[in-house]
Amino acid sequence: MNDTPRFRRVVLKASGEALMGEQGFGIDVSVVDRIAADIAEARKFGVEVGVVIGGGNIFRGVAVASKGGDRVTGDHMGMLATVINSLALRTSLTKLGVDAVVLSAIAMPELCESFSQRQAMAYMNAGKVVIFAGGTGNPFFTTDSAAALRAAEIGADALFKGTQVDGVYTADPRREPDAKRYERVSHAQVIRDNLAIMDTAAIALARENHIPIIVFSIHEEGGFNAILKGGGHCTIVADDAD
Ligand SMILES: Nc1ncnc2c1ncn2[C@@H]1O[C@H](COP(=O)(O)OP(=O)(O)OP(=O)(O)O)[C@@H](O)[C@H]1O
Ligand SMILES: O=c1ccn([C@@H]2O[C@H](COP(=O)(O)O)[C@@H](O)[C@H]2O)c(=O)[nH]1
Repeated sequence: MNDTPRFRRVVLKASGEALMGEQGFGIDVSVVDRIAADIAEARKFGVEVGVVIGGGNIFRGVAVASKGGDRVTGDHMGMLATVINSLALRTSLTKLGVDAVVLSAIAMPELCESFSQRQAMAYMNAGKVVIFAGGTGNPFFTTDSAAALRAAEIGADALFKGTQVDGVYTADPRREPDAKRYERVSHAQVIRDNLAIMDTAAIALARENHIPIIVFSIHEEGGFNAILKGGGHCTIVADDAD
């Protein structure tokens, strides 16, 4: 384990679906508190942290489209779901004494500040945890793409994808139990082999900006910090794995 962090500035993409815990829907506050505690520890270790949370625990636009509804409205609902999750995380971080701010891609000044790259940089440089809400602000995208976009905008050294599985596999391990996990894999191979851990737009954006993606289980307590300290259990998606 290292005394100095492996990365100086990171974006953590936290699974929205994970926030519902054992419930079928919504937010289990104990899960949000646990993720907040991991972020607090990373800050104590000296890592600057930006966060994007998904909305899968509340709403995904495709759910509307699949029932014949309007996809764009569905996506608007999904983006609002990410704002709800972001406010929940800010609450948990504040309880722990961590200075955190929510910047939304969709203006809702009564609830939180609006995103601008300049303001995000100012807050990151001041040591605040910046929670990027509202996805990209555009329909037909996902919070994975938002996370890659914000990582590029704030000059992050890595994008951490905290998800339901502990890495990138040869196939979806939740469907194919015999799938093999990669220790390292290139962005190009993830795209070429259609390894659907993230959407292609997100992988391509990270690749163009030379941002490694660290895929790990958001359910593993302390997993985020173990990786920041040089150990941990994850798959590293990086150019040098080509
Ligand atoms: N090749 C693969 N390797 C690993 N996981 C894969 C692969 N292909 C598909 N998956 C699936 O992708 C899922 C991650 O997808 P997704 O980003 O939609 O979920 P999430 O992290 O829970 O995000 P959110 O709920 O915020 O949308 C994993 O839980 C896994 O089941
Ligand atoms: O830039 C974005 C980000 C998200 N959405 C919508 O929100 C939901 C929830 O996000 P997940 O990444 O699936 O957790 C997503 O399904 C979209 O409907 C969006 O439109 N634009």
